Amino acid sequence: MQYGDYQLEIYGAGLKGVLPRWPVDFAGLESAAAAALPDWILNYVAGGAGDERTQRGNAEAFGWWGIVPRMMAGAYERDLTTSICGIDLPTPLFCCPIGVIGLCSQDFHGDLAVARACARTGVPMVMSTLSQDPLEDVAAALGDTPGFFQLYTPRDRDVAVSLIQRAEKAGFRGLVVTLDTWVTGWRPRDLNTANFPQLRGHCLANYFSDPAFRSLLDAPPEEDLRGAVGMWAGQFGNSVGWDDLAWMREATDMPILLKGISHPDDARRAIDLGVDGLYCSNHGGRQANGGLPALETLPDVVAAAGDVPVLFDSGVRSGADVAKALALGASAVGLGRPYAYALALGGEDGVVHHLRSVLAETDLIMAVDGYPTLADLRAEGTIRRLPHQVQ
Ligand SMILES: Cc1cc2nc3c(=O)[nH]c(=O)nc-3n(C[C@H](O)[C@H](O)[C@H](O)COP(=O)(O)O)c2cc1C
Ligand SMILES: O=C(O)C(=O)c1ccccc1
Repeated sequence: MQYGDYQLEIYGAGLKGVLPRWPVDFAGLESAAAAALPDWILNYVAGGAGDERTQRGNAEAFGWWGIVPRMMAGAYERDLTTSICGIDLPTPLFCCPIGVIGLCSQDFHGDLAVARACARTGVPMVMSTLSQDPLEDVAAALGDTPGFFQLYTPRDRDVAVSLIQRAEKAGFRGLVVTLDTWVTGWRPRDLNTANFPQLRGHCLANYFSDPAFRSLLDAPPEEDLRGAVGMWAGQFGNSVGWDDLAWMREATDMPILLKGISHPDDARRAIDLGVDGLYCSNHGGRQANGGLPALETLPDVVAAAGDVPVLFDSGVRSGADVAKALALGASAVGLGRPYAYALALGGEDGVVHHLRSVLAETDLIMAVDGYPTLADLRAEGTIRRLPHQVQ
């Protein structure tokens, strides 16, 4: 698939006087979405930890690297397909788990809109535990496009196993266990407005539809929302340890990936314990301010991972960023806030437009820079660190 053809489609429509309905660049999407979203959702999505230095650093770090162009390299046709943990991925781009994505569409069913957009583009989706619609409905909307279920591991083991097994039964192909968010980071935008959407009962559909979770409640959520939210809050703050990997492995045949791995020693330990994939991320700078930009941690994690796949996110804003993360050894690269903004602006069609835009730019960079396949792009010597940052 030559994703770059989206460019021709846009110019072709221009000849008939039709302009793209939404911006193709991140800055345009971000400013338009800021005007479109209600403040309480915008603050939550756009905000990060502390003064957001780490969040900004995530994006800026892409300016510290440059891809080395190659000419006459047979890149007339490109192949962006890849495979991780035995799962064929149509694209190396995926949608990161976003717990409040449901709220970013006007009808509050954003999880389904994103799943449909992923189904239309072949972009894999990592669905959050925190969704407006139950995971079974999201899996159905994804169709044959690969989906991964991101687990926030509840304290109660039966609830955790129930969520995992529901995800497997529904057709999700892999389990992504997030490690960096068993406690919420210090987020001034949310604190100053005393707003946390889940505590208002949003995005808890997977819990409220879960028989094991419901069995913990004195009254069903439909009768006692406050009680059910309180139970959710009590279940949420569970810090997963290395020992937990054994029962997770017992609970499912899905490959297990760990999200939040940033240190090579953690990468090695995870692999020694039989984890199938790593996911290098600092949660978009939402959890701990003052940390390294995530891209800075990627090369060491990739080196420690050997043949084990490494997913990456945090700060990816364009196809050029996707190409750089791949060149630094990522197996697949996740979009976060940008697709939330596209959803806020244009619903399912807005997300399709955004995913096609990022894929087109990635594809065109592979064309111009002479890397016909992801293996070519991920080879040694395709990217260099710059002596100074390019703004
Ligand atoms: C509003 C919002 C909600 C998020 N919710 C989750 C979540 O439920 N589970 C998870 O593992 N990561 C969650 N993340 C983190 C993303 O998966 C990803 O790591 C991050 O968005 C990447 O940074 P970026 O958006 O700046 O590119 C969330 C991110 C945002 C912006
Ligand atoms: O907002 C987040 O980034 C997130 O993933 C989350 C979800 C629930 C509680 C705390 C953080």
